[in-house]
Amino acid sequence: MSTARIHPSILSADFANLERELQRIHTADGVHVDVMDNHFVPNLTLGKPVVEALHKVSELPIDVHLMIEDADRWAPEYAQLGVDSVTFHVEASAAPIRLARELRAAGSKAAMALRPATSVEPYLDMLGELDMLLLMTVEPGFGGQKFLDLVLPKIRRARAAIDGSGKPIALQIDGGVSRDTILRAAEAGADVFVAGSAVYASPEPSVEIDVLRNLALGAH
Ligand SMILES: O=C(CO)[C@H](O)[C@H](O)COP(=O)(O)O
Repeated sequence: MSTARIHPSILSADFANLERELQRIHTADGVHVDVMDNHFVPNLTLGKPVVEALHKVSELPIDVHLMIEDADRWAPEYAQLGVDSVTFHVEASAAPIRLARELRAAGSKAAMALRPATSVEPYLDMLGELDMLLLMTVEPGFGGQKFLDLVLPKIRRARAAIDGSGKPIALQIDGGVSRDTILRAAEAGADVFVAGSAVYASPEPSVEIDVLRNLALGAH
């Protein structure tokens, strides 16, 4: 893998000190912001006001991951905040192609996420509408879960399809990324890695990010 980008998830950060927590990950390639609505997933985090505040103080690109129902209604509003990318779940969208086009028209990159049990094959024909595909490697909702190796074949199939498309579509994974798991995910073809607990549990998150990136770059 020639590139490996690390996007720490602030789900594992200290929510009382988010600006300071951004400074602790200054070596990252982006910051992953998990928006949860307590309906699509059984957890509630933050919404537009906090994303807007983070965008104002962050020197890193903001990667918003919406784990919310009715993505068609809400995702464009996040794109209008000026963030780098907005990821919606295909399971929460009635019209993913139209939504991806709306996100790009609003000025953000368009990204689509799949739960671990959602097959990627029905969506391969719409890859060209996306700047990034996110394959969840845990059931969405909580940090600190175990990496699901059963997603590795899906990562390989998505990598083959992306390479075949000839388009610069990023392949992100999220969940259970650590020193123990990142290499096999990179070998399967992922090139953007969301890591929450592995980064923020470290006494030196900025160093841990470099360690994870170097491990991923070791993939052939
Ligand atoms: O989307 C998420 C959970 O739904 C988080 O981004 C993800 O779980 C990161 O946490 P960890 O690295 O601790 O698994």
